[in-house]
Amino acid sequence: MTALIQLSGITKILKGQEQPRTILDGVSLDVHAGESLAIVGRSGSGKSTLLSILGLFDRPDQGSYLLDGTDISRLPERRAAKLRSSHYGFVFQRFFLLKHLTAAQNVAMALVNGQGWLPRRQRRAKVMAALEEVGIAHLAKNRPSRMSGGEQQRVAIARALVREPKILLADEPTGALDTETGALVIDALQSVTARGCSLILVTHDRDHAARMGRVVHLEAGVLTEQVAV
Ligand SMILES: Nc1ncnc2c1ncn2[C@@H]1O[C@H](COP(=O)(O)OP(=O)(O)OP(=O)(O)O)[C@@H](O)[C@H]1O
Repeated sequence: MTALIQLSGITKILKGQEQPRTILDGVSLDVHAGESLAIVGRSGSGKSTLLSILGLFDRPDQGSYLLDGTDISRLPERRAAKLRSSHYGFVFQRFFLLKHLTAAQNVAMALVNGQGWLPRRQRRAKVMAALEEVGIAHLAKNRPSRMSGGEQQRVAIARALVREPKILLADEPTGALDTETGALVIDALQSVTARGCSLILVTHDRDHAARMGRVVHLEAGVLTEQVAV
């Protein structure tokens, strides 16, 4: 089966300095639909840069990026933005929730911004299904200030899921949480693979990484290892 994502020879060079610096050096990686993958590596090894390229926030200088067999490595920004909103979900270390809105309203914002107009009842059903999926439907009417960090991060995951992405990219989503709360957030992230969504997690936490189907290591921009766990 063709992989959903096929990166081949991805190279990113940082210019504008005296010496151009290679941040990603010929990274090749396949990710299948419904697969979970952790990217680990030291600080500065290029993890976030790779995630930015995967999420179409940045473009490689060399190499190709195929999505479902189509080369998207050099898409103009307008088309990249469209694809980002239809195919990708993002979760970051910070939750970026709007404080004056409830959990349900925060999740609904992603629908208002991304999918045009949806009848109210349909919108509500999608929002509740997403909150349910991450185990916090009972907090739908709560504002972020009344929630723990782990609950807020799960609202952020529900907000990413409500558009039914094919790929969920998570950059240190447990970085601001204690171990126990972080494990709950990893559970919520893992659950997306059951519906065929691929999960790509950047983490410093070896235990969280080991819970993914596959772990890849970046070292100074080179993908050094792929270990089945
Ligand atoms: N816009 C930029 N300007 C200068 N240096 C940059 C820029 N973007 C990335 N870098 C450098 O590229 C290297 C890789 O950065 P990147 O953020 O991808 O690493 P990382 O593995 O995600 O690190 P961390 O774990 O600390 O988040 C680092 O040395 C970083 O300082």
